[in-house]
This record gives sequence, structure tokens and C-alpha cells, in this order.
Amino acid sequence: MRTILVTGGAGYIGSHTCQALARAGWRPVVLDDLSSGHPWAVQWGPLEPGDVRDPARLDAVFARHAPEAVIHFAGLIEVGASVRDPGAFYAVNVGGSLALLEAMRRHGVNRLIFSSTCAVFGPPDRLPLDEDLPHRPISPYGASKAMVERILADHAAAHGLRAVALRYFNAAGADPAAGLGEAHAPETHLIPLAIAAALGQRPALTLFGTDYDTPDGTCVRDFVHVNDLAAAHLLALDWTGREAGMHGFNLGNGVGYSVREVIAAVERVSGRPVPVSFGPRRAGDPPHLVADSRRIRARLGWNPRHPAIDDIVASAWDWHHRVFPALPARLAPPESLRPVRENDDDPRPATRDENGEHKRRRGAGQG
Ligand SMILES: NC(=O)c1ccc[n+]([C@@H]2O[C@H](COP(=O)([O-])OP(=O)(O)OC[C@H]3O[C@@H](n4cnc5c(N)ncnc54)[C@H](O)[C@@H]3O)[C@@H](O)[C@H]2O)c1
Ligand SMILES: O=c1ccn([C@@H]2O[C@H](COP(=O)(O)OP(=O)(O)O[C@H]3O[C@H](CO)[C@H](O)[C@H](O)[C@H]3O)[C@@H](O)[C@H]2O)c(=O)[nH]1
Repeated sequence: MRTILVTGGAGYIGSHTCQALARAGWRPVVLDDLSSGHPWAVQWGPLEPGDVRDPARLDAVFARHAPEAVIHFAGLIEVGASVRDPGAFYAVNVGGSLALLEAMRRHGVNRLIFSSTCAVFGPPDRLPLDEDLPHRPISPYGASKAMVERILADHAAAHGLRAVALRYFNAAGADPAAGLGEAHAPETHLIPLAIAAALGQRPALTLFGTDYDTPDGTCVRDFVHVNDLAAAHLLALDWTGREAGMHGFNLGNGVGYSVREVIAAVERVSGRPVPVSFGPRRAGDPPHLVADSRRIRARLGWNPRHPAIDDIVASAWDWHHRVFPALPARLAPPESLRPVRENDDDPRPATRDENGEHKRRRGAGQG
């Protein structure tokens, strides 16, 4: 069986991708510090707890498992947090990628798939967003990913790295049958928050800005099912077996939905109203992001199987209202590995110190 290292494989997109890798005959070894990931999401190979920035830990994992390739999901993900705490984002996203690349070189591994983002582009000059647009990120999060893309291109030229950067648009949906779904804490993403509001778990969903220059005044995003993202990683992996160099691909369905349209989809699927309140714009949010994914379709043969917004929302709804609440407590992380969060929405307990305060394992504003 072929072994692949998956950093951040205990997280949302990483866990779905590990399932796809296992189905394709790979043995995914997950390196994750569990700062936002979950042991219950690691089901298809070993979990190696650790920080991707730790060279000694990386050396031990590479030596023990001898992976052929790497998929690098580990990182901080929240645009708004990156505006408030940019240093943490550069440290983890850029520093972690550099440490990983050096470890790959030390261990003779030269195939890498990297989780990039549409946020590398910033507000674009044209829509939909194709790969030829310049990188002009407006958030530290987007800038950190753009820097890593540049670093990958330089490593490809200097060291023969074969890399694919997949620029996801908005990952959404779940695979409830596999026991997988989105479980960020605190949650910041639109669809899970709208579902939580429909379920009465929060008083209302706050609309961040209703005065954008878009058809209904709210931001427009391109939501792509997480299993369609997972499938793209398999195709990209094959590609690095054939093609030299570093290649970036935009990955979305090519259809935009406004925040209000997503709320309407949650109401249709759940049969419940989503109470809303109105707030100011969120820093770092571009108004309109829709992918032109013709390049990945043509070159890698990517073809999304769940493009309809109602199907995406229905899988998320099933996960959030039925599967996630029923996860047995024994699947919670052991105390020593348990991530500590502030404003924790997760019903399972977090580590607290003797004063009852949440302990934080690191200073980052983790999303
Ligand atoms: N969710 C989206 O819509 C989206 C969009 C574009 C890009 N991305 C990128 O995709 C990747 C995965 O996103 P996700 O939504 O699955 O997030 P996630 O938070 O669920 O997963 C990230 C994983 O990385 C781990 N991690 C974080 N810092 C680490 C470190 N220093 N060392 C080891 N592990 C660490 C976390 O514990 C978590 O399991 C990220 O790189 C993110 O920037 C996500
Ligand atoms: O409570 C909320 C949450 C979100 N939104 C709005 O809904 C839209 C989508 O927001 P998300 O937080 O769900 O997703 P983002 O578009 O901000 O973020 C996603 O795309 C980014 C690139 O822009 C990053 O890649 C990031 O990791 C990924 O989650 C945005 O306009 C946001 O302002 C609200 O109105 N209220």
C-alpha cells in the first residue's frame, strides 16, 4: 500500500480527503496538532500528533512512514482572525510550509499538494476568477497562501519539487454517511452558522454587510462540496506523478450564491426559518468570488458530482442536526491532546485550568 503524509488530516477538508485517498488505495498518515482537528475524523490511517513547524517531529514521521507524497492542509483558516492577528497566520501558514518543504527535501520526497485559496486574488478585475489573474490579496490569510505558492514555484525551479496548489473557493457540505463533516470551534462559516440558527442553537445569523455592490447587497460566494474538493486532490496527486513544476488551479463550481440565497437554501432544506440580524461588513471579505475552473476540468479531468447548492446544504444539514450531536463521547480526544478553545460551541468539554479558565495551547486566533 502506498503511503501519503496528510498534514491537517484531522480537519474538515483533510478528513474527507483521507477517505478518498483510502478508497483509491493510499494509506494516509495524518500529522495534526489537533488545534482545530478531531481524532474522530482520522479513520483511514494513523494519527501522528504534532506541529507542522517542528522539524524534529517531521523527521520522525517521515522516517517512520516513508511517504511517497504529501498533502498539506494544516494551517490557520479564518480571514477575519488573520486581520486581527497576522503574525500567527504568517508563522503557521508560511513557517509551517517552509518547515515541511525542508523536511521533504531531507527525506527525498518531491510531490506536494497544497491547500490554497481564492483569497490569494483579492477583489478581482474580472469574473469568474481564472488562474491568470494577479495575486493581490487583501487579508493576511490570503497573503500567507500567496507567499507559499511563490515559495513552491521557487522550490520547483531550484529543487525539482512537483507541486499543485488547489485554490479552493468555499468548501461546504459533509459526508454524514462516513461520519464526517464540518466541526470548527468557534465556527465562523456561513452554512454551519445558518444551520445553527435554524436549529435554535444561536439566536440569529448575523449578515455581515448588506450594502455590497452585488444583486441583493450581500456577498456572493462559490460553494463547492467537500467531497468534490477531495476528488480533486486525487487527480492532482496523479498529475504530480506525470508533470514537473508547480501548477495552480482554481477550484469551484462556477456558480455564485449570495449570503441571502444561501440562507434561503438552508430554510428550504431544513423546513425551518433562519432568524437573521444585521451587522457591519467583515474586514477582509471581497464582495464577489466565483471560480473559473475550466483549467482543472480540462487538464486534470475534474468534474464535480454535487454542484447543486441544495444538495450541498442538505449534506451539511444532515451532519449538523443528526450525525454530529450523536458522536459518542469516547470519540472525543484524550485530555492530553484536547484542543482548547474560547467561545467554544462544541458541547464536549475543553481543558480548563484550576481557575476554570480555558487554557490555550498557542496564541493563534484559530478558526
Ligand atoms: N474551509 C474552506 O472553505 C477553505 C477555503 C480555502 C482554503 N482552505 C484551506 O484548506 C485547508 C484546510 O481547511 P479546513 O477548512 O479543513 O480547516 P480545519 O481547521 O478543519 O483543518 C486544518 C487542520 O490543520 C490542523 N493544524 C492547524 N495548525 C497546525 C499546525 N501548526 N500543525 C499541525 N496541524 C495544524 C488543525 O488541527 C486542523 O485539523 C487550510 O489550509 C485552509 O486554509 C479552506
Ligand atoms: O456569520 C456569518 C458568516 C459569514 N457571513 C458571510 O458569508 C460569506 C461567506 O463567509 P465564510 O466565512 O463562510 O467564508 P469565506 O468566504 O470568508 O471564507 C472562505 O473563503 C476564504 C477565501 O475568501 C478562505 O479561503 C476561507 O478559508 C474560506 O473559509 C461572507 O461574505 C461572509 O461575510 C455572514 O454574513 N455571516
